[in-house]
Amino acid sequence: MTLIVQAKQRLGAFSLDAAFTSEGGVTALFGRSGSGKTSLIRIIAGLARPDEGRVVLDGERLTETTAGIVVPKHRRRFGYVFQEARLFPHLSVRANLSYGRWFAPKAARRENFDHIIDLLGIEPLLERSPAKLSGGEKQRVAIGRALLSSPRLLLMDEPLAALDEARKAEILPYLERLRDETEIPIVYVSHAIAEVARLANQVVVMHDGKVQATGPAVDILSRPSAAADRKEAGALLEGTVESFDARHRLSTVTLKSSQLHIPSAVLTPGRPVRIRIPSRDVMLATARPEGLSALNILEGRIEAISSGEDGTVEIRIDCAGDAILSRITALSCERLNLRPGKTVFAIIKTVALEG
Ligand SMILES: Nc1ncnc2c1ncn2[C@@H]1O[C@H](COP(=O)(O)OP(=O)(O)OP(=O)(O)O)[C@@H](O)[C@H]1O
Repeated sequence: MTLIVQAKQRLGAFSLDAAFTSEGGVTALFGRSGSGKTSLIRIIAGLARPDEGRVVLDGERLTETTAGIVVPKHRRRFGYVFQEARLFPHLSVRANLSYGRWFAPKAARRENFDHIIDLLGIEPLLERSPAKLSGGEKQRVAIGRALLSSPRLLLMDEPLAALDEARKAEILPYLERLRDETEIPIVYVSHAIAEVARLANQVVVMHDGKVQATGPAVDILSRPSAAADRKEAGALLEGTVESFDARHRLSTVTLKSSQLHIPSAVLTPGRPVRIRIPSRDVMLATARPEGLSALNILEGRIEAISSGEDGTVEIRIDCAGDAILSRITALSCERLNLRPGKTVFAIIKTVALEG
């Protein structure tokens, strides 16, 4: 699967000028509010016509302004999931799902009803009316309805934004299954770094209508500039579960070569995981500290130091192949005489397991 998107569009005082290519998996359009994510996904969907641009899926031109082509939304065979589930209130869950299926051309009805119901865990909800579902359940049904139309591409615009943390946590594993167990490419709009860190294969960072950076999630999200909010900046790393200590409910995860101990639910050894370490939760020491409660202390070499405007510096440390980011005050940086090439010990206060 290859999706090519190029779009220029003037919307009042705002101007969108963005392009990216996706080779499948989950591509996240990530950026702060007003950066142009929704405008871009509307062009991909065929809901808006760019002043200039193209949307090409596997060689098929769905939008090509120079040739006057704009295939309408209903003929693109894309699935859509929005912030609000938008279910039909007068129909049962089952009927809402069947409606999705009705849109799939017979020859393309490859999505098996039972498989999707099982994938999203919505079997117990089938006879209920949407009014009797929680926000998270509604959203799962909306995803099911989109999948049953056998879409060639699934467009999701902030699908979790209206949900509280508990409901988000309930849905995220289903979205992961969707990514891992179906072949359907997904374009996923979000401004939440934790969500993107957990789901995305590729990230397109939008800023003021333009693509600021694009590439594999692990590379892009580890850049200090990736976080819309500096407080959220951090390193995203990939590793494998080595072992699980049931007594302390602690997993040992091996990164490229370093190991981290992370509080977690039961995890099977061998399972690939993503880990996010916020840079504000990493302290630095010039000698190995003793008698600290922190479980994770990694030795590394300073690669780069970049100054912020708020009296802090962001320090990138290479810990045997794994890049960790630390944000400390400019004063501490000066006092410790930190500079590229110097050996330091990164004391990691918190580590988030992103599944
Ligand atoms: N039809 C329009 N006319 C004028 N301005 C528009 C129009 N549509 C969008 N805009 C402006 O374009 C900018 C980008 O909006 P867009 O909704 O694409 O951003 P976003 O990144 O999706 O933001 P959010 O996360 O808040 O939805 C905003 O400043 C918005 O006010």
